[in-house]
Amino acid sequence: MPFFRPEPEFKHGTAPQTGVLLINLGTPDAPTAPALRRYLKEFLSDPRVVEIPRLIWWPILNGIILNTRPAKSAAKYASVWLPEGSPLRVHTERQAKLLKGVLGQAGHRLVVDYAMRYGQPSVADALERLKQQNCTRILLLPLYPQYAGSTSATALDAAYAWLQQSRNQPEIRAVRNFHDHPGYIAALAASVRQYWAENGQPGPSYRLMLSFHGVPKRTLELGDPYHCECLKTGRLLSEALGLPKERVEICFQSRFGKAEWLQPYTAPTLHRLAKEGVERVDVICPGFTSDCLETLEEIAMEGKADFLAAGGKTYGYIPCLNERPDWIEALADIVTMHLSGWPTREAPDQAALEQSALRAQARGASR
Ligand SMILES: C=CC1=C(C)c2cc3[nH]c(cc4nc(cc5[nH]c(cc1n2)c(C)c5CCC(=O)O)C(CCC(=O)O)=C4C)c(C)c3C=C
Ligand SMILES: [Fe+2]
Ligand SMILES: [Fe+2]
Repeated sequence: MPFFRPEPEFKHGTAPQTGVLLINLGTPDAPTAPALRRYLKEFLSDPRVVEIPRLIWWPILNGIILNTRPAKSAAKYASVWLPEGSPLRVHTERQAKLLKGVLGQAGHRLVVDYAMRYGQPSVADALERLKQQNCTRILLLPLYPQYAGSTSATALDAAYAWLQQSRNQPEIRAVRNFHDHPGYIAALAASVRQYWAENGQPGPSYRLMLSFHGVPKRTLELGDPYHCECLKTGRLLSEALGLPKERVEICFQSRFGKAEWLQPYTAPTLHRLAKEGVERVDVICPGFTSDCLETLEEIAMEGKADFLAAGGKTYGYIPCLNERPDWIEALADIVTMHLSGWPTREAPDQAALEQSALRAQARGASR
């Protein structure tokens, strides 16, 4: 028998609200080994993320990974940690605030909040807060431009798990992806042009590298659209910049484990380019909407050291979209696009009011 929580009713008689919930991956609470252990345990126990039978994966995760990785990862996190906390959480929180402002200026009265799939603030807590603010309609917006089972789907799973326990459910809509949204592509292109304006225009020996987070190759064979969506983002961005194919490298970073992941891998590609005599590489990570460990440490620091050590001359890291106003405008457009046609009830819901009155009568009668 499932357990349906007792929970407050929607407040009949006050205007129902529409909520927008931004959902990002999640991040440890502190750059320490115990915090990393908690975070990695939750993250890597998710069967959407590691698709290995539990009987095989459990001893590897608990016996090896959770004993060795937390300390190493904590040191990496410490190198990018901000005074306000983990970059991923800090940027996501700022995006939610800015988005609320932009939507408000456009005349939309929406409640905007954010949550993390792993760690805090949790998806369940955020949905509970939206419900307490009388949100009878909620738009779920995973902050991953390209859909993957291991990212967008698991973020939505967390919301649906909360709904499964909910006695009095709100209406739900979800954003599946926005890898080809014109505003998202335009913001990426503007960020590259801004980088070139500030750091020098590309010369003859130049590559723009688009580094996406990898996933196991098997997921592509099983039908996950992630790879195709990354390539489409790459094509649209190259076209927006007027860069021919030969000057763009699309690669996949952050491989985890021994299985084959999507290729080409970022680190060996940087090495190859340096050996081939390419003098300058600028790297952008279009699959990450906020800077985080994987961009700031793996790409901006490690990638740079590797490229220069292999003989490259100039290495640039182009920041993620973070709080760029053109990106927040694009997010607002994604939200309004997905709200369109959703019937609103500005006035108190008459049917709900009548139902409340009937319930009150019934309670009185049963006393
Ligand atoms: C943007 C898309 C992402 C995909 C796809 C993805 C898949 C994926 N990741 C792992 C394992 C790890 N990822 C880690 C960090 C991390 N991953 C993403 C995004 C995607 N992951 C982000 C934004 C971050 C950074 C979080 C932060 O706090 O800054 C980590 C943790 C760090 C470490 O110990 O290296 C792991 C582990 C797998 C297995 C996977 C599979 C499909
Ligand atoms: Fe990851
Ligand atoms: Fe990494």
